[in-house]
Amino acid sequence: MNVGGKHFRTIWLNEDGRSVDIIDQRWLPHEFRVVTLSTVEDVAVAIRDMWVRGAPLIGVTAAYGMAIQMQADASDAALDAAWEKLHETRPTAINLRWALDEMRKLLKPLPVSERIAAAYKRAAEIADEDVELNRSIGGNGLAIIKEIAARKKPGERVNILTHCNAGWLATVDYGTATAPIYLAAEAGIPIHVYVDETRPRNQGAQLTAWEMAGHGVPHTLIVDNAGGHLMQHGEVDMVIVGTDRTTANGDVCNKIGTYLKALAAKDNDIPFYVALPSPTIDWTVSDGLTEIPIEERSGEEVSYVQGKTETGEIARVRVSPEASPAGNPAFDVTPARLVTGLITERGVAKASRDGLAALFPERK
Ligand SMILES: CSC[C@H]1O[C@H](OP(=O)(O)O)[C@H](O)[C@@H]1O
Repeated sequence: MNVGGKHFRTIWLNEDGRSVDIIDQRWLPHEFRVVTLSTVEDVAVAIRDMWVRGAPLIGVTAAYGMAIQMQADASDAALDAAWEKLHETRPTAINLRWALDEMRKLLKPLPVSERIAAAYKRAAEIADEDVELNRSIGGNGLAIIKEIAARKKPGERVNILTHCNAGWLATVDYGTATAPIYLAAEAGIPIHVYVDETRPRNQGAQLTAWEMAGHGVPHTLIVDNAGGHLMQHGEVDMVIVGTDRTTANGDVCNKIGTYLKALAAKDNDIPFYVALPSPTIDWTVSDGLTEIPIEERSGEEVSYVQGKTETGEIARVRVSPEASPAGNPAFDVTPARLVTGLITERGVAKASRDGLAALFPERK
């Protein structure tokens, strides 16, 4: 996406043909920092500590991590060790395991001498595929926004609520939940986006709001707990979010708080859509509530907030008593019954095994 007139992806291969540069998202919206990842350890830290985050981007970054490891040591043992090191960084987004499996499936049968070139080629393909998948998701989601716009008075804005960041910063480019939003804005459809701040790491306040502002999309930042109230008062026409893992039955795992938005949307008869590329579907699990591992992150992410002081420094400040432990489940599961539709690259599926199988018959 364009940042200050220059086009950026969230990750790119360096001129040395070995290391990758990423946007270190921990410092947005206050500072735009690019860092270089040169070892598989660098990549593991960047994923675990959320320098990069977002299911598709985590997968692409891990794929490059495998390529970087092949550069250092392309043996079977090193390949397996890199798979393990990267897989243990974050447990919930299925794209991580999907990308690592893609790389190992490709590399293991190859002679060691061919693994480096093949790894970088496949990692680049996965990155490019992500962009194309998101473009398609955008087109399929745009049709939904157009339908809603057609039911409004001329010039009336379509009010969309989104949670967390499923934007271009969560992918290589375009985003998933934001792809239809960007296409609608480019098509001149009057839209407005309510951006959930998304505690505790504020991906909405710090990333989605930055994306919307950067692309001139009218938006309003709101606290996580305001969404239900706005829905009750007719202020929201649709909800669209991303996902870190969606089951074969259509259960959706996404950032903590998504389930509560889905409940409020159901109670107010507001369509609740989930945008996802097919690598985010875990065909091996059916029941999201019992089968998807929910990442528990440090309580310090709840007890502290990071921001920019009035004198321009970026600082972390404690918001709760030292004596108060904090729990921090990073995701929750929205049952398929609360999901209006799954916006994939192949079209919009009903949130069910049959619905997904209709779009992905090869998975029946
Ligand atoms: C397009 S996937 C985005 C997805 O990932 C985010 O989680 P995190 O920021 O912890 O990686 C959030 O669940 C988003 O919906």
